[in-house]
Amino acid sequence: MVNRSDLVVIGISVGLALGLLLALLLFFAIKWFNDRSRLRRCANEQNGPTLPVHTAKRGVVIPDDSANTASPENAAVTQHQSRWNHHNKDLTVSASGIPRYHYKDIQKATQNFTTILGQGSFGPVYKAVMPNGGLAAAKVHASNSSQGDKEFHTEVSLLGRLHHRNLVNLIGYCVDKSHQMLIYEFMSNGNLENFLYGGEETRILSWEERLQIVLDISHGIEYLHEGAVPPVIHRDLKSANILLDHSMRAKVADFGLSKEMVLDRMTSGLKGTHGYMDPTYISTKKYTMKSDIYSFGVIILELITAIHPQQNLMEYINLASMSPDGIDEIVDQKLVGNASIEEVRLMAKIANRCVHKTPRKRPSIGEVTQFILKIKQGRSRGRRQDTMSSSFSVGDVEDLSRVISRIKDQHVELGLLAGVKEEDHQERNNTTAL
Ligand SMILES: Nc1ncnc2c1ncn2[C@@H]1O[C@H](COP(=O)(O)OP(=O)(O)OP(=O)(O)O)[C@@H](O)[C@H]1O
Repeated sequence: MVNRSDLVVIGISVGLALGLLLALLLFFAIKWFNDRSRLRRCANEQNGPTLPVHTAKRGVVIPDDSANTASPENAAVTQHQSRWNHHNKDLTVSASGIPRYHYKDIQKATQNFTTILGQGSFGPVYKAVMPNGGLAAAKVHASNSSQGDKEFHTEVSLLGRLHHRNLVNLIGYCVDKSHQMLIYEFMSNGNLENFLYGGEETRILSWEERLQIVLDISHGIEYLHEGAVPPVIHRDLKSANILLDHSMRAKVADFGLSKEMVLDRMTSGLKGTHGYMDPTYISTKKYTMKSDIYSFGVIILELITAIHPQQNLMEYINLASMSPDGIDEIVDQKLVGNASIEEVRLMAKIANRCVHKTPRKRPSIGEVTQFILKIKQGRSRGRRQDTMSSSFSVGDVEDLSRVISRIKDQHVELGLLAGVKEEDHQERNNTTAL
């Protein structure tokens, strides 16, 4: 017969065993939960570590730029994701943490390459809806690309380590049989070039927006030149490589790409785009950070004048530099009455320093950023209230229209003069990048 004290011992033992079992169960449950959330965190980080992300309905994570969840493009996102899931079980990740996709996945994401966003020298760029529901741009390398898979992987690893809010970040890639593709975050407002020269229907960029765009570009280049280890020289800065997100914030695209792939299209051995290339680089064949600064100066001048560098921008700038306030004469007419003259002149001053013919006299990107920040700070302190309209008297308006028509005549003359030169560059203009 079992006595009372034995019963107590048995009871305590069973209780302890049960307690231990429960503790073990709890321990494994917590561990499983933590592992799951860590994996989810990693996956989100790989989709753009520096991008602010937010969780949309039913837990779909969408990069901020494509956050217009109410848009028709994103309405099908959640549904789309469930169809993707079975495909991505074997999704691999490169050394730099960039997810690798299969060709058929990108084919699906781009709806069989239906929506073309643009055409670059590497090949076409398509709109895609990625497995996480976010929008993306798939840059397809032309099949005649001379770059082997190994080099492509190296390039992905290099690109994958560069992340900044003012760079168009790489969020995936694909190497599958003969296909090579780079997947970038989607920039819903396209490129800056289209905004400046897109014709009558294109929305006008305000001076405030242009100032912010210059600052954003400067931050992007600053990261490449001074933040990245080792530093990166862009080599092809131009308004077509500045992309704008849904709130018109600018990001630098096409950084860190080896242009070796387009070597066979080059006639001179130079890499870059006509109109943006540092003359010192053209003569010495040596590309430095100051060559990027030159191209950035050209972009700032485009934002001030809306004159394309391949339409004699620098000739206009040289003409304008003959008088102290010459820049007023070639300022984008859409800005007249809507911008502070003083700010425009200050901006032109920094741009002119950037395009200085002696590279050593050009500012560093850090200096450019500081200069632009000062202009912006002056504005927020409300120091510069004078607008282009308020600084012209009624009599001046007539002078201004005379000046504008003179400029138009010069435009035509310079156009004719440059006709021959343009023909020389025809081939390069067609391919855009050399
Ligand atoms: N991430 C993106 N989001 C939205 N549109 C894009 C994106 N990337 C490229 N595009 C569009 O596709 C066009 C072509 O891009 P791509 O970078 O291939 O060529 P490019 O910069 O114009 O020329 P090149 O390759 O000769 O430098 C861009 O001008 C832009 O309109």
